[in-house]
Amino acid sequence: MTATKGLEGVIAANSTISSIIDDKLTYVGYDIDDLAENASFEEVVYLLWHRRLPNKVELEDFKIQLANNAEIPNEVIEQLKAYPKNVHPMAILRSAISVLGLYDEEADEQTSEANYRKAIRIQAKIPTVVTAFARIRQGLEPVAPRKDLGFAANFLYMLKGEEPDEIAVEAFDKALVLHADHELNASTFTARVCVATLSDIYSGIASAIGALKGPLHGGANEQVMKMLTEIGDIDHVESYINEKFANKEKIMGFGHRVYRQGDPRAKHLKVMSEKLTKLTGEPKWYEMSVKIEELVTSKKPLPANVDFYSASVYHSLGIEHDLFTLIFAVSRTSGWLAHIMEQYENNRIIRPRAEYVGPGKRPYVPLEER
Ligand SMILES: CC(=O)SCCNC(=O)CCNC(=O)[C@H](O)C(C)(C)COP(=O)(O)OP(=O)(O)OC[C@H]1O[C@@H](n2cnc3c(N)ncnc32)[C@H](O)[C@@H]1OP(=O)(O)O
Ligand SMILES: O=C([O-])CC(=O)C(=O)O
Repeated sequence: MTATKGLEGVIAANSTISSIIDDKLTYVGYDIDDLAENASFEEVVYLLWHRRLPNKVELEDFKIQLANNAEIPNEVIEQLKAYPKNVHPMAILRSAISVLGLYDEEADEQTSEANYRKAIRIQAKIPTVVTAFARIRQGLEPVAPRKDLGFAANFLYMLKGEEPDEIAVEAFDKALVLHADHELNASTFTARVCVATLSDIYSGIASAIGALKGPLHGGANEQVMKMLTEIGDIDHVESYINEKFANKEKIMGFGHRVYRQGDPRAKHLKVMSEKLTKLTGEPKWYEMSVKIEELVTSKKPLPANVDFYSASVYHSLGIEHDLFTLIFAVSRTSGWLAHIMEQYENNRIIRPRAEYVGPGKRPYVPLEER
């Protein structure tokens, strides 16, 4: 037995949800470029869960189901009010999802039908949880979800307490589409490992949030904005990046385990970043990002990944930087749920082996002789 560090190249599941082949990403056979240009987030969630696009009536019904389930129990709001305000909000989200599970009477019911109903409830409620905490920590009351707004618009409305404009909704919706699923990434794998023990969906989502939080995964988008802020000015980009390379430090938002030439989602976010940073009168975030990308790619074959341009997009939408990864979680929940349901449908516990490389066999030494 030999271990493959980081499980690189290991095929650990069969899946009919999304695929990455030759740097092309598809959701159930649909190219991400087509979906980014044409589909709404709700349509994509339906696609991931049903493996086909909805017709008009099915989509309307799906949106109604999400809207009808968006409210969160008062007990969860009270918990959010009690949590410390200065911890990372991904830790809050991880905890709040567990609390949400305590108030779901079907939490441990394992039929396909019950799992689907829970999937709807979790997907519908996660934006309400995120926006409620974002407001509570600012000393504001949470804003209740509205049934007449779509998923993306509702998120921005609940966050800011006012109806967002069309440009913001369109950009946010597209970002959600682009982040929805990504084959067997670290958080999705985590979710599958968790539920393959036949644990419940809430445990699967809480585990996945924990994995997404790390800066090598979803946490990178917040780190990208930290880097842009630290650099501060386009004239400082070159020295900053050169120093990072000299110190062999990683540059957040670059590199990917699977993509070699480029991440197909990054170009959509790049276009959005250019447009939104101009509209907000802060083109410098886009211009600095372009310069960083040119410099990094000139030094090493490290393409910008999905987290790189999403940072300046979310910043331009007026979203606090430590909420960036939570937006990723709101979207990726759809993929996690699709994978969790797929795992349950054809389950076997996931239990690989480790190659033991510790000391050889030795005699036990009594405590008084050590
Ligand atoms: C949604 C997502 O999760 S997308 C990824 C988000 N994460 C980031 O943006 C964090 C920065 N990127 C990285 O840390 C990595 O590229 C990962 C985690 C995405 C992929 O990791 P791995 O496939 O294990 O690649 P690994 O870390 O082994 O890198 C291979 C080589 O490229 C270098 N490298 C990889 N990413 C970067 C980077 N962002 N900056 C500088 N060098 C890098 C490594 O130092 C290594 O160099 P070496 O061969 O000279 O030692
Ligand atoms: O696939 C990965 O390794 C990371 C990920 O989640 C993504 O790029 O969306």
